Amino acid sequence: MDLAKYKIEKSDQVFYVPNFLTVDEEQYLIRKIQESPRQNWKELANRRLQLWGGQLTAKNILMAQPLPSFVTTYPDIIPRLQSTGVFKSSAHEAPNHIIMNEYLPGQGIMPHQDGPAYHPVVATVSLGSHTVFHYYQYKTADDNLETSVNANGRIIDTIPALSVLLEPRSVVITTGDFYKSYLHGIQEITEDNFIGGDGVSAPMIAGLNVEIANWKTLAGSEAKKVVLDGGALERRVRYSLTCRDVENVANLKTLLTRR
Ligand SMILES: O=C(O)CCC(=O)C(=O)O
Ligand SMILES: [Fe+2]
Repeated sequence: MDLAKYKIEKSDQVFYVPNFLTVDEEQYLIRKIQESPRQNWKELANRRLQLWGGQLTAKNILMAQPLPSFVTTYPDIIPRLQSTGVFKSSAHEAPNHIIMNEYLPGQGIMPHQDGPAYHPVVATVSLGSHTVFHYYQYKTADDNLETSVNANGRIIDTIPALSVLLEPRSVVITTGDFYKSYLHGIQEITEDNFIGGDGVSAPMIAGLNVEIANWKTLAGSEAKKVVLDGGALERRVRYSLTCRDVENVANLKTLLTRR
């Protein structure tokens, strides 16, 4: 797959691939997720998730488990991601770990960074619903912008640096500084409102006054029309597969010397 043509305008470190999965593949995956036993879910305060590929220790070592066949074989998400080349320089040259998040309408994820356990590339597959994914930057106090403070006391610019619409079946790939220096998050809202463009200028997110950076490469799902013309898009249940390569994997030696 030639990723260059999926580069988002305004960033050479974020790639948006519409229709990364087919409708049949999406439905199959959603069925597998919905059929999974209750004990596979980890309940958080405002969403739930599953870990595929194993758990991470406190020291960020992966206690590796095989990834399920519904990401390695059908659909062959892992080989497909490998073929993009973005994991070429990572330890295992492919993702070995997936966090599968479930978001009900109104659920989201606070701006955060994914941290040092992973090779600094993340591929995020969306199933079931669109969402709007924002990248944010840290600011210094004297920048005199509208800011908020995150959990570790650092100041965040509340106006996103880049915002992308993630359609169902798409993948967004985040690399470079957008992984290493920026934060990312999803607002906790039940619908997204857009101000249409005129076909030349980008459609905007109502209220935030930021552009949908990938408006030109949307797949043409129902979401595209609403974004381009302006209007509201209700969020449905969304599952996301956050695919990354954990550099340190437990082996016999790390297990024997672990305290
Ligand atoms: O669900 C998403 O699209 C983002 C998830 C995320 O940022 C994470 O799991 O670290
Ligand atoms: Fe994240």
